[in-house]
Amino acid sequence: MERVYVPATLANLGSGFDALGVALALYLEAEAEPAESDRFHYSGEGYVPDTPDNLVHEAFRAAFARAGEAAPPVEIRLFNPIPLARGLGSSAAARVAGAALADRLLDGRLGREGVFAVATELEGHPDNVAPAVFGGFQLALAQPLTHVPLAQPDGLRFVVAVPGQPLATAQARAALPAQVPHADARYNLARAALWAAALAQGRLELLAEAARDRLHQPYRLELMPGAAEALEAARAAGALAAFVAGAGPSVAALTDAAASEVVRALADYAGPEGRLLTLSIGGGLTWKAT
Ligand SMILES: Nc1ncnc2c1ncn2[C@@H]1O[C@H](COP(=O)(O)OP(=O)(O)O)[C@@H](O)[C@H]1O
Ligand SMILES: N[C@@H](CCOP(=O)(O)O)C(=O)O
Repeated sequence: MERVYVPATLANLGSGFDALGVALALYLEAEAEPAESDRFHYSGEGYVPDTPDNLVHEAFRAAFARAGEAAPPVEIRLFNPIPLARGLGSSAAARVAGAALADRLLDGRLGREGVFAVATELEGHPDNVAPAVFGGFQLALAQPLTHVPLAQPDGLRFVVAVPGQPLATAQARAALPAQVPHADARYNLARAALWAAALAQGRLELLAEAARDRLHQPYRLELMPGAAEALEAARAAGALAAFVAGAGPSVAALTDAAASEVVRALADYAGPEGRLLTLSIGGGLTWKAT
């Protein structure tokens, strides 16, 4: 039996739309063993039907196709603690898990790079997939497929306010305009680059500005009542940076040591049906044979 572990991720980091992301220490676990026909057993967050028509099996088959082989029937069991459709990269984790399970059964023939390629092609943007596969902070491009790790100062944590209601990534992408003003593109370019420079030099005081964004958050915040105020409250409470988690609806705040003020600032946004997660930065995909 092959087992893989894949982290949740926060994509964009505010300004790095479709380009920057970070892994969180919250891991999906998936295992696969040969079977007579495809089977799927889901447990964990939310509801995903136990049918082989799912993101994990789809990525499993795509990975075999990339290796030039027909996928064998397989039974996949999954425990997923990543909230679904909340902006924490559950779909990317599912796809990475499927491709990684295939890679294990192919004796590592695709490797991490192949898993990254398969999952990015299916997901459509690499900013969740790169940190899910390689861990930590990552800069990623889909064309040409590229990933570069960013520096990771010690002791950082994310406080993530996860509301009770989902927002599908497809819906949050549909809210974006086809064109943006040149001034907004300029605004984001400098700030996305600032993430890399500030992390590299440990200049954490620059991250609040680095996370500010005009390319997607202003449009998505319209779909997320209370989120703009929550981001302001987190900044006022001393967060190093605050931004929409992926495509939303969760919001994330980066902190170093004492995060209790930031947790309090985000509590209202999570609300009684949601929750607050405090997570350290995660490593990438791992696996073991059991
Ligand atoms: N482990 C999984 N197995 C099968 N489908 C999944 C799994 N995780 C997520 N999904 C599907 O992906 C959807 C969420 O993807 P998406 O809208 O991109 O949000 P996010 O990736 O931010 O959680 C879920 O509603 C579900 O349909
Ligand atoms: N860059 C993408 C990231 C989506 O992340 P998710 O975790 O919400 O799926 C986007 O902003 O659409």
